[in-house]
Amino acid sequence: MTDIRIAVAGAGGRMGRALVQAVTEADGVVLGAATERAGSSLLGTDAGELAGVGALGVTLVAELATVLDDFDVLIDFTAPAATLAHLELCRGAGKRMVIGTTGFDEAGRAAIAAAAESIGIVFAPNMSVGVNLTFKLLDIAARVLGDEVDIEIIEAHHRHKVDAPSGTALRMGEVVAEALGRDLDEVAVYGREGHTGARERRTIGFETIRAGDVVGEHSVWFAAEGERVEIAHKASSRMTFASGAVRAAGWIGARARGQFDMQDVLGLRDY
Ligand SMILES: NC(=O)C1=CN([C@@H]2O[C@H](COP(=O)(O)OP(=O)(O)OC[C@H]3O[C@@H](n4cnc5c(N)ncnc54)[C@H](OP(=O)(O)O)[C@@H]3O)[C@@H](O)[C@H]2O)C=CC1
Ligand SMILES: O=C(O)C1=N[C@H](C(=O)O)C[C@H](O)C1
Repeated sequence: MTDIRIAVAGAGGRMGRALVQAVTEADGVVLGAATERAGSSLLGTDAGELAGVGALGVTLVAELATVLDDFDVLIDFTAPAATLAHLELCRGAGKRMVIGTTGFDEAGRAAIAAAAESIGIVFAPNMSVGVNLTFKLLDIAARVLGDEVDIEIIEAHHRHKVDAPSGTALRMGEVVAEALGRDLDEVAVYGREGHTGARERRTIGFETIRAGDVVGEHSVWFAAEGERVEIAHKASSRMTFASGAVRAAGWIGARARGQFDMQDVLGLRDY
């Protein structure tokens, strides 16, 4: 079987470099192309050298359009506007995508869903096995503990992160809201300040910490009178996200169209 050719968008970024490394460490995939933002000082650099894995003979280019013949699946961990521009190019060229970017608005999410009618897309706010298992544990905890507990979602990330709450925290909120038959848009409370009044049971609270070099930590509290369950995940290396994304790229390589997430890739959907 021939190797799946991967393109990494934003290959000079924190995740981009980890993704290039993960591609070199995985079987059945090879780096075909790498991009960076137009005007970046990194353009022309070898993607492997940038990632610290030695030269790969793939240099960073500014325009994905110029390397469309060099890859089968694009892995994109950049920013919403960049990902949506890449989405249009991939849709036009029939290229599959793995999207890890977070912070999309409703229109952005709708654009991804529409493109998935033509191409295969894995779109997930967190590609780690541990977090995707955590989603399952949260579903169980919410169903068991029900309306007897207060639910709070606390997340911490490095000081460079630009969106809040994290995509993972929001997905955790969706999981528990869905398990409890609540609409997250109606019950979410994003931070508190001043005279807030007593807490309403049905609300789901989000607290955000941005500090230092924290890779990514999420903790969900189910707090009752007399006891509290905490379900937590801590990432200590970006390679956990990167290797998950490369696994997703191999998986989507066999699917022509449709939108999927890591629950599908990991076979967790029906657990
Ligand atoms: N799903 C998951 O498992 C995970 C998701 N993420 C998400 O991934 C995204 C990126 O995170 P992170 O790597 O920390 O961020 P970085 O800012 O380090 O990386 C993003 C990179 O994309 C580049 N970029 C911006 N626009 C373009 C463009 N048009 N073409 C090509 N490259 C472009 C940026 O360049 P420049 O800096 O010059 O603008 C930067 O190098 C975030 O949304 C984050 O939340 C992160 C970790 C895990
Ligand atoms: O920006 C990050 O770093 C991360 N972003 C993702 C998110 O928003 O959930 C996933 C991970 O926690 C790291």
